[in-house]
Amino acid sequence: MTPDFRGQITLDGPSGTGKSSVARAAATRLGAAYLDTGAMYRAATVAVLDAGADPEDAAAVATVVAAARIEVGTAADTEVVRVDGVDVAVRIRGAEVTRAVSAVSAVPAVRRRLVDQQRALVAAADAVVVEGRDIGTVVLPDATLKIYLTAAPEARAQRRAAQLGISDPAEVAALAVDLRRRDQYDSSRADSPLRPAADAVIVDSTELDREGVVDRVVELARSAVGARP
Ligand SMILES: Nc1ncnc2c1ncn2[C@@H]1O[C@H](COP(=O)(O)OP(=O)(O)OP(=O)(O)O)[C@@H](O)[C@H]1O
Ligand SMILES: Nc1ccn([C@H]2C[C@H](O)[C@@H](COP(=O)(O)O)O2)c(=O)n1
Repeated sequence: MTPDFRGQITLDGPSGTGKSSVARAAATRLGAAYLDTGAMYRAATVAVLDAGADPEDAAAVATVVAAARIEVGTAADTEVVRVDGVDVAVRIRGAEVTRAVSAVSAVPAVRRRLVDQQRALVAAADAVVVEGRDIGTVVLPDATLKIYLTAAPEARAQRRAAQLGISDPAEVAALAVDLRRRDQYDSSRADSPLRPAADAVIVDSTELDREGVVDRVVELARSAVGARP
């Protein structure tokens, strides 16, 4: 398919703001490729857990990840995530991986390795939507359009609860605590912390439904291309 947008769109923001669902839908609407960099850090975490390494032991994590073969697809309509040839697309969303992924992703050697891979995947696409935490600030500082997605913490916890089919108030509260823990870890690490790029457009999705956010991203993408010199 010939994309009706050419260039790179970065979509960064805290957990549960809607990055994955919005990025995937926007990529489909624009005829662009889609890269979920969080899935790459999650795949690296699977390698660490399977090796029996401690996710908090940076040296051990770096050794395991250097030897792991991590593959992700860039088609918006299919999810491909493999570690050493094994399909881990479902496993990376589980609680064990979610608990450990922030520690693994804070290790500089892991970031260097995955950022190189992310840039190579992006270079192979005419048009791509890339989502993560440091895409606009570190991975693609010259992207065509940078978006930083936010939403109120309560809205994020409710969305995650709905996604997981959880209605018990105590469990929803526990989800909110976990989201806060991950935000805190991701935004306070020394290497490539979560923060908006200086030239990012901030989109607050608290009062918008998913389609409303996708409409906004597509509209921004079309005006970014129209505004090129
Ligand atoms: N604007 C929205 N309104 C309501 N629900 C939404 C909205 N955007 C996304 N969602 C839903 O919220 C849930 C979390 O979204 P998603 O997984 O895309 O977030 P994320 O930012 O990628 O999270 P993470 O960083 O933890 O992977 C999903 O069930 C998604 O369908
Ligand atoms: N570019 C990225 C993408 C993700 N991470 C880390 C931080 C997250 O807690 C974790 C999982 O991401 P998610 O699947 O929830 O989007 O991976 C990062 O550091 N940099």
